[in-house]
Amino acid sequence: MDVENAVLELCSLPAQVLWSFVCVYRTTCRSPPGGGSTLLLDNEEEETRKYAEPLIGSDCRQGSTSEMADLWQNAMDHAVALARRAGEVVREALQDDRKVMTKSCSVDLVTQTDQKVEQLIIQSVKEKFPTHSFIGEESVAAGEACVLTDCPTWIVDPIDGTTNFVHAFPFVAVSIGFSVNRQMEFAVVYSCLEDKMYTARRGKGAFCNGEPLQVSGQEDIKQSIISTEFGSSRDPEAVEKIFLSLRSILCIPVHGVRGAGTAAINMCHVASGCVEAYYEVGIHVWDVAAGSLLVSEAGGVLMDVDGGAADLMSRRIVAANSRTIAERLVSEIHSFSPLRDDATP
Ligand SMILES: O=P(O)(O)O[C@H]1[C@H](O)[C@@H](O)[C@H](O)[C@@H](O)[C@@H]1O
Ligand SMILES: [Mg+2]
Repeated sequence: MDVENAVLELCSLPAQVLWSFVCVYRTTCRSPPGGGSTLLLDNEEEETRKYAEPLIGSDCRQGSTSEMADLWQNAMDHAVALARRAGEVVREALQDDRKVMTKSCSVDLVTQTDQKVEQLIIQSVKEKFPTHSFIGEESVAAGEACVLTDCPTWIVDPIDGTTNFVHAFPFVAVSIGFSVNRQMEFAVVYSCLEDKMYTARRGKGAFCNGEPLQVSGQEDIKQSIISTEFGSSRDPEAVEKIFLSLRSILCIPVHGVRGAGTAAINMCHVASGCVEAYYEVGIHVWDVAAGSLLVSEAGGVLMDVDGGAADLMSRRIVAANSRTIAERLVSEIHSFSPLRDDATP
């Protein structure tokens, strides 16, 4: 049995026993086979210090059961380094012509860079964490299952904002969420063209380039900016609902409606406090997994567009600064239900 799964099953052991286990785990995972550093990306140690320090609480050396959570810090450090490397690939690709292909319809775009970045991330994670599972946008497009289990799972959108990338519209993100027991444990969203590294760790807050994030305190929707997207469905019924919602929300009236062209960055805007809420129907789990933790760790709330509990596989999301704004928004949304990400084929 691998180390992390063993730890998950040992939750009931006394803290001192667990702490010994954590020490062994850290030693093992920090030293690649042969003692070399082949599994570390360039600058990974530096990234580790820069982004891990604000995220590790001062109680992390006490050997309590909260130490369990810090087993994932190594994975998070790797995610940050990978997102930065992926961002370099994206920026380099913007210098060349981009060959555009389509997926579900003529406006659902993909490029070789999306595929290359996803390969880069998944291969590297497999080397370093061979027992972990994956849900990746381009792997699912290639026929892999989209199933979220209790296993440690990396949920990857190699380029969130592919249409922006194709047109060099300057909001493009690499989004990496990590879940354990179907609960988001850490999140990394790298806004490549702005060079903003958003990170969140469950229970430890959300950050942008190491600075803490806090959602807006605005509780009046009439004083708010709402963000959303039109998505890539051109199904007439879906388009009709999208416009009905937009009309109702504009006419509340709100201060404005925005959309960066990427769900991940829209959610970072909510976490940062410059937008009060974001909603969308038609997104996928890889678009919102990381963003959902960033919003909740910055003090925000997540909800379904009908007001129920958020479900990352449902392809519907409201992410807001507060329950008040979320519920007000829900009362104006004309919802619909795309096929779930985990629907059986
Ligand atoms: O750029 P991708 O990863 O395909 O994700 C976007 C999606 O394609 C659009 O339809 C949505 O409106 C965006 O919110 C997603 O971020
Ligand atoms: Mg996406």
